[in-house]
Amino acid sequence: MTPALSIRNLTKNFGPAEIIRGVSLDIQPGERHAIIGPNGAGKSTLFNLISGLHWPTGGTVALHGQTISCLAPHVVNRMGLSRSFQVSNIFANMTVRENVRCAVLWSLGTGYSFWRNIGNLKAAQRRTAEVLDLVGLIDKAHLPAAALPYADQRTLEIAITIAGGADVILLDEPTAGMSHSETERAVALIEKTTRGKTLLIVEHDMSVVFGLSDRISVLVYGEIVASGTPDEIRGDPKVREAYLGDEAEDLPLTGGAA
Ligand SMILES: Nc1ncnc2c1ncn2[C@@H]1O[C@H](COP(=O)(O)OP(=O)(O)OP(=O)(O)O)[C@@H](O)[C@H]1O
Repeated sequence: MTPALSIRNLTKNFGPAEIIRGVSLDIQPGERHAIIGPNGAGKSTLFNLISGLHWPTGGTVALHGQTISCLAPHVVNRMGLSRSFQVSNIFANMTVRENVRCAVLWSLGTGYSFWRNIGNLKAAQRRTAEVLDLVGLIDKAHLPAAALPYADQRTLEIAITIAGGADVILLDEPTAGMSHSETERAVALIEKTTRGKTLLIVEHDMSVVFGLSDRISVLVYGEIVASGTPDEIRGDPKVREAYLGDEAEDLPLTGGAA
């Protein structure tokens, strides 16, 4: 089977600093894959390379077999890969509905000039309503995004990420800054909104990572030091030494959400 994402010998230097140092990774269609690792390991940089925000110094990224490294982010997005950001990407002064509608229109390739084609506008409105309903924000659709509580803003970020119907979704620390109960709700939302899709997630909360993922890769100083099922990663001495330490004892026993 052609992997949904195939990363080969990827490198990225910023000046003399080698930040990503020969990453190779295949992610199969429908897989939920987490990237974990210490602060500064290069996780966000890897996401930036995959989504077209940065171009690699060397190596390639392929989406369903098609090379996407060195393509612009909006082109990669229209090919079916969508990502969220650690720092929220929403338009604060626009309503919740307008935020989602913009994401839908951009994915259709319409930009903001939707008045040129009324058929597009109707399709976008239908899709916007569908997404708002799916994430549970339909009752708050009329509010300015800035008026939402923090957890709802992160939900809106997920709504924007999935709005265009991409089948490969990258989420960068989707539960950062959330309380325990907000995190539980966010995980349920991620499971629901990415069902049947390929998910690549960067996350520091190990209960989220080990509860949600089919496979986990551990990035340390720009290199993947281990890749495997949650059980394999939990038991890997290299991973304990480099990252998990004693926290491994307290992790959920099985990974991979239903
Ligand atoms: N545009 C840039 N120019 C120079 N250095 C950068 C740039 N972007 C990232 N870096 C450096 O690359 C390294 C990896 O950063 P990155 O944000 O990818 O790590 P991370 O694993 O996502 O960290 P965290 O878990 O803290 O978010 C850091 O040392 C960072 O300072």
